[in-house]
Amino acid sequence: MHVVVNAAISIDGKLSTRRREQVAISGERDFERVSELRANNDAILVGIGTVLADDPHLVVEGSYRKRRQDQGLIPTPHRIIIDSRARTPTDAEVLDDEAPTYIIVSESAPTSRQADLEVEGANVMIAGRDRVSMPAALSALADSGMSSIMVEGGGEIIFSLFEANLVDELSVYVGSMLIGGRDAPTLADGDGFIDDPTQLQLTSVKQIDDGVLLQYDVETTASTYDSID
Ligand SMILES: NC(=O)c1ccc[n+]([C@@H]2O[C@H](COP(=O)([O-])OP(=O)(O)OC[C@H]3O[C@@H](n4cnc5c(N)ncnc54)[C@H](OP(=O)(O)O)[C@@H]3O)[C@@H](O)[C@H]2O)c1
Ligand SMILES: Nc1nc(=O)c(N)c(NC[C@H](O)[C@H](O)[C@H](O)COP(=O)(O)O)[nH]1
Repeated sequence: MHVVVNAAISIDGKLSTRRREQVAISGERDFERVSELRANNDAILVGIGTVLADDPHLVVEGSYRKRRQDQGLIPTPHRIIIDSRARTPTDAEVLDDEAPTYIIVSESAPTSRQADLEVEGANVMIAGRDRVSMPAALSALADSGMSSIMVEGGGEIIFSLFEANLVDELSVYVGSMLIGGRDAPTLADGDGFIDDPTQLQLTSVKQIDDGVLLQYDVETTASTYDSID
């Protein structure tokens, strides 16, 4: 499974405000690049924190749909929500019928909530006991035929994927703004690394709109990575 993480941060590393309200950090051209990246992957993945904060739609439009259909693919990629307790609202944008949606829950998710989401057309998968296990989730998605995932955040999900050594590429758009706030979400939250921070190889630096796009390959250690084909 090829995993690319893409996110936009302020110069001080924030994904949004301390109120977790969505901030448009990217400009027009960078959002266009994000659509291209979405269209080039089998699935788009976010955490429940992003769904509750932004109510994202997570689809591609127009020429990207045509191009995918010409390649024999579904018009817009699968949508994946990491949501241990099945808290996704039943009227969430990601549950519309524009694309298949997988909600990955843990064994602690109430069966009634799972059933409510299935009624809305979601494919509910269980991976993990108290919290979603990211290696098990990606393994289950690989078993259902997906081979590439674009992760759009937020900070908790991004850190867990790096912690489990599951990320291959990282692209970060740094917008020319300062958000501040010790409680504002950052690119990678979670517990953080003490020893052994993830090493990245810088592969590209370019200006887009009035910001900078940084692209990295991730140096992965063998273990977890080899087990998910
Ligand atoms: N600027 C950008 O590019 C960008 C992109 C995305 C989001 N955002 C912003 O980021 C904020 C949301 O980020 P967030 O960190 O709060 O939420 P998140 O990463 O989207 O979701 C985190 C939640 O996922 C669930 N989860 C389940 N299994 C997990 C695991 N193994 N590891 C980590 N999380 C797991 C947890 O809730 P449960 O335990 O209930 O399952 C956790 O609270 C919003 O303000 C949004 O606007 C910005
Ligand atoms: N690349 C990027 N630049 C930003 O400035 C920003 N705020 C996000 N945020 C990502 C987050 O996942 C959003 O929720 C979805 O980008 C919304 O997706 P839709 O447009 O509704 O499909 N992503």
